[in-house]
Amino acid sequence: MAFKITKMPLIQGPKLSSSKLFSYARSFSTSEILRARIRDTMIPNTSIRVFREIPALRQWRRKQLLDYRSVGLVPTMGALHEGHLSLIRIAAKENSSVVVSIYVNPTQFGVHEDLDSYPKTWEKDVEMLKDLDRELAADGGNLGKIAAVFAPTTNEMYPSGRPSQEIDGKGSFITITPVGEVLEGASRPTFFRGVATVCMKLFNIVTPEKVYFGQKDVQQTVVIKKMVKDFCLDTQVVVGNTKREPDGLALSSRNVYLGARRRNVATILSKVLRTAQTGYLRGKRSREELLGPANELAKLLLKEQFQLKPEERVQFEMDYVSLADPETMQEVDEVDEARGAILSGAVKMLPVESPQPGEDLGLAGGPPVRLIDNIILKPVTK
Ligand SMILES: Nc1ncnc2c1ncn2[C@@H]1O[C@H](COP(=O)(O)OP(=O)(O)OP(=O)(O)O)[C@@H](O)[C@H]1O
Ligand SMILES: CC(C)(CO)[C@@H](O)C(=O)[O-]
Ligand code: BAL
Repeated sequence: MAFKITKMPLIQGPKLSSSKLFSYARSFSTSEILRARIRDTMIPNTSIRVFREIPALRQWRRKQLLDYRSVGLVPTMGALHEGHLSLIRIAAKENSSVVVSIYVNPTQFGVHEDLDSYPKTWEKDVEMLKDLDRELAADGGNLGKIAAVFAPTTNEMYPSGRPSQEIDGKGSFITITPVGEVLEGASRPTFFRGVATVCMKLFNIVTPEKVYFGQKDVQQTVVIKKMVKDFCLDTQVVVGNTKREPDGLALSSRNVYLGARRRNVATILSKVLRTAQTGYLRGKRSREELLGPANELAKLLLKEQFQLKPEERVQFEMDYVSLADPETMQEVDEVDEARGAILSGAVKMLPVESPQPGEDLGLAGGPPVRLIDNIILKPVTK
């Protein structure tokens, strides 16, 4: 069902002239306005509230606290998929109420990144949340476990104005270094500054007992844990496993940019990482023993593509394949069995050559797509 949030005149009160307010007052009775406000801030046929503004969310949150109801927050940028839903399922088990935030945060996108084309699927997202709330209720919970969606505007999130996305842009930022400077942070220098800043805001607004993040973005989980520890935030960070397609590709909102040809070979990264993982499971511990065969496989897969015709092949660039310490994300030469390690990587899938008439190129005409993935090498218990 199509669902639009229409702001009621009353909510916009301060921006209205007194003559306009007077004419609105004549055309709506108070009870009509209140009923409409309630209706317009709920997802239809559910008890899921939609908050666009911080004061209303805070008011609701205070009520939860007074009722001894715990709140779990699942931050997202929308374009929901099973990965997001899996985090909401965990949050629903561990809290009285779940808040899902949907906000495409501009400050974590680099100047030349895909902020403008980032997939926005609000109506589908709402349907998915509605279905999941019903599923959770059928599983023995109660309807309304997914209590609220927080979908703020940028004015609401950045009350002093949106800071620049430039590397040396000024503004009120949270930076977590050095962990946010390596790997994803090296390729996307303003990324973790934007993520940490928006998450600090979300945590301050929602004050959740627990927050939920996916392992797919493993470095993000490390940055957020460090932020929570170093800023003494009163919340617990929970990390949910990576959800994958049957062929191993990690689910990601950006997969819709791939199109059919690139989707068929998008499993390169998970294959490369699994090669290194196999080495670890067989007792290998040195960087060379683990990453050597993984990098060889990456070269072989690229060569295979080059042997195909331009209208069939896919070109990609491995950005990095990393073997890092799980707490600092600094590269290691040897895995310390007591700590384990994180194998992670990023690959840039280049736009296809010689697109064929009618070929499915993916969203936004199939731009370059950067995919990330990782595997945790668990500590060895003796
Ligand atoms: N495949 C997945 N499995 C588990 N969690 C996931 C998965 N994909 C994303 N998440 C988590 O969902 C949360 C919201 O992520 P986000 O909205 O950016 O989606 P995304 O699929 O990661 O998008 P993008 O394509 O921009 O990376 C993050 O904590 C992220 O780690
Ligand atoms: C955590 C997050 C919602 C912050 O914008 C984003 O980085 C994401 O979706 O992973
Ligand atoms: N899931 C990470 C969000 C981003 O890449 O911007």
